[in-house]
Amino acid sequence: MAANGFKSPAPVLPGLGLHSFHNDSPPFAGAATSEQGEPDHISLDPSDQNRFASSSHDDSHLKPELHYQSQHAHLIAPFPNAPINTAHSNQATPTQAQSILNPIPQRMPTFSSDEHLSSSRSRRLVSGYLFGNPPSPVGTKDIPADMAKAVQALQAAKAPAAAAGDAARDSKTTSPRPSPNSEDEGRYPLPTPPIQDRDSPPLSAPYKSYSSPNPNNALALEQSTQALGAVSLNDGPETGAKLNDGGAVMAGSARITGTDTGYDALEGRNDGEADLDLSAPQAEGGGSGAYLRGEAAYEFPRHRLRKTMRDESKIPLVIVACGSFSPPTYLHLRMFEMAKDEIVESQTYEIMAGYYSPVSSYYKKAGLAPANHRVRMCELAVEHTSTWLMVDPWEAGQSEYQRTAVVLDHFDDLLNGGEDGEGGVIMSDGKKRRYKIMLLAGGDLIESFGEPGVWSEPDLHIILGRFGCLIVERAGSDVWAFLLSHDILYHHRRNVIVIKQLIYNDISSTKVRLFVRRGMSIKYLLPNSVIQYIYDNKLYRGKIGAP
Ligand SMILES: Nc1ncnc2c1ncn2[C@@H]1O[C@H](COP(=O)(O)OP(=O)(O)OP(=O)(O)O)[C@@H](O)[C@H]1O
Ligand SMILES: O=C(O)c1ccc[n+]([C@@H]2O[C@H](COP(=O)([O-])O)[C@@H](O)[C@H]2O)c1
Repeated sequence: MAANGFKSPAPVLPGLGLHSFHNDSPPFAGAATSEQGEPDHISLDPSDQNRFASSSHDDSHLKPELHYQSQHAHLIAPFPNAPINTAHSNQATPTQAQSILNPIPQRMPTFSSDEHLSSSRSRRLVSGYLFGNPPSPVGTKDIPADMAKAVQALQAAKAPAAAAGDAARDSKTTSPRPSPNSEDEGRYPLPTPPIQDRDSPPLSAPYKSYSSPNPNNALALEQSTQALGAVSLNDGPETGAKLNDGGAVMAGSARITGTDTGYDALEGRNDGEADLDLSAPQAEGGGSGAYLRGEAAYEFPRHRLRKTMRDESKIPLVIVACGSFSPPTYLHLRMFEMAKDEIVESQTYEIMAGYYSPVSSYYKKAGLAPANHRVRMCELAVEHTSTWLMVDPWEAGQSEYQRTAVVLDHFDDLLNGGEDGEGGVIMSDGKKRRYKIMLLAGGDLIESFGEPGVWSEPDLHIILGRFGCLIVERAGSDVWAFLLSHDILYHHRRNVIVIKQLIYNDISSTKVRLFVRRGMSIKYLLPNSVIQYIYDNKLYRGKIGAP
């Protein structure tokens, strides 16, 4: 078995060399395939971790007798002390390793190799934006009949208001989308009718009162939203309770409801969501709330995971963002969209899904709301606004802190594992191909790689070598300089993609928490559904640093 446990060592891509220093391309652009792979025999085993405690990055310290082993995450003995988050301080508790109780040999399905794919693709991954990038690769071709009906009802309900409005605007908003042809297929969402007046009339008005002077239309609208599992604005306290359920009723949960906090137009907490996407597939079953309360078994969210590829010449990619998300903001949502643009432009990968993995409550960080709230807020943020993002509650539900390398390994098990896992992507010839998994992180998180005692070196080799990293530039951190200076990052530079923020967004969860505490508006910094949840659950009101 190869050093990474599953597959042959990551390939050297012909001709890549230091190409990215040429021309005007910033360094480290490249297909995300590690040039050298991780050093041989890296392991999550605690004894191995100790071996790598050395702060030297010299590869000669990476002893060949150590083995990286895939593991069932649930078989990992939790390590005794949760690390203190030291990303922002130097008082680190060294990351501790976990025991591998059972390596899982030979349980992985056979995958066809992705290696040859990389070499034939554009490697201009950095600053390679085409303005007016193609829409989401997630197709909307197969809209269920009830959903299509609901969209029609929504349009019908809005028609009178639209008719009374600006005719020019109407004609613009109803103009047909480019009709799909064979070439466009998959590039343009198909028959999702445009939702008129998405952002107007003012969101602060109760929906019924402006959207439909005709009560029949209002009724149709209510029925349609209920058919979708969404709940109308005026549903009252019962649905408010659902919203606060911590995810127990994920599929039928309300985004925006009347709640016991009442409606306050000035604060605008009950406003609608501007970016409502009626075609977003919803999870079925109990949702994460029951799991996090210990009342239901863990279920890996798969409702937006693509199982087959549109273009099998690409590499199937799943993007995972680990972090606090206390609370999730529009920046955290934008990170995924920025990554998507970069990936689409690169033409190397096909995005199969994106996941948030909120850290558990054992991560000792100031201002960390309890895990169930952070998971639920992430769910609310994506539930009706995204067709490809999901929230995995596994990490949040663990009884001990889980290192990021372990979390990524968990995703690998569930996506590529052969037992409870998906077993990879099913190709048209019946073969399976591994999902590539990459960590999505901001520049600040990556810079914490260099802080002594925060990350273990073997883990960094696993994260950067076996998986890979999408790094979103962050104002105030010089990602390029850091990539040059950090030995392990440099070693795996072919597996690192840096994403330039073309519109700088520096929304900070810390500041959002402070705004809440000071009674200031947080509107337009995070989705309304999340704002509502924060107020309903009285989060971030305690003393500074408290949840
Ligand atoms: N402004 C930003 N630009 C780029 N990446 C960011 C930005 N803010 C957060 N991130 C990234 O989002 C991920 C999750 O962030 P996380 O919630 O853990 O921290 P945070 O947003 O900095 O919150 P806090 O203010 O509570 O420290 C991390 O990878 C982080 O680097
Ligand atoms: O795996 C590690 O050793 C490790 C060390 C430091 C931080 N992390 C992860 O990085 C994320 C940090 O988030 P934050 O809010 O501290 O920026 C969070 O998901 C942590 O679990 C992980």
